[in-house]
Amino acid sequence: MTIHHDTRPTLNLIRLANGEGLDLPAYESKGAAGMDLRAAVDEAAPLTLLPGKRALVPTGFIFEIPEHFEGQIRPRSGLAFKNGITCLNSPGTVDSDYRGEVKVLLANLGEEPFVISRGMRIAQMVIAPVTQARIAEITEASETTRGAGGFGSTGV
Ligand SMILES: O=c1ccn([C@H]2C[C@H](O)[C@@H](COP(=O)(O)OP(=O)(O)OP(=O)(O)O)O2)c(=O)[nH]1
Ligand SMILES: [Mg+2]
Repeated sequence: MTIHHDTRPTLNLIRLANGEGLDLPAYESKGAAGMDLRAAVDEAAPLTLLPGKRALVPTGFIFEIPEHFEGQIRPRSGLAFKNGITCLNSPGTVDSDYRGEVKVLLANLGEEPFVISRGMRIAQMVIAPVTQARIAEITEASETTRGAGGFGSTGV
């Protein structure tokens, strides 16, 4: 008999008043990298995002991202392709010590107004490991073959 231990980190969610009745963020397929986030806008007042505009859309939850991880908020490709909807600060960063409501900064790069209704899956969040570096100031950079070459220095 094989015993499979669940080694996944736990993501604790705290539902806020505006998240009442919303489905939990969820992975929509077995191997999905991101869990879809839903819009916690007022049922009676959908949000219309005009072309060229941006809006901070609430998710209705506080996420306790486990220590040594981050939440990366990314656009959904379907909304981006069909409607020009993206996350302006993509990938958005949710820190493990953040205890406010997670919000999604959507921008409409399309040509039509886009209506965001309550419960709509507006973006996805990937939980990713984070390494914090020790920061040390030094006076000279070590030598390498590349040196200061960058920004296309190796050709296209
Ligand atoms: O798309 C996002 C990006 C950020 N945040 C929250 C969680 C994150 O931990 C906090 C701060 O984000 P960030 O560090 O990107 O913003 P900042 O402009 O540097 O603000 P701060 O000075 O608060 O760090 O805001 C979101 O809810 N959604
Ligand atoms: Mg910051």
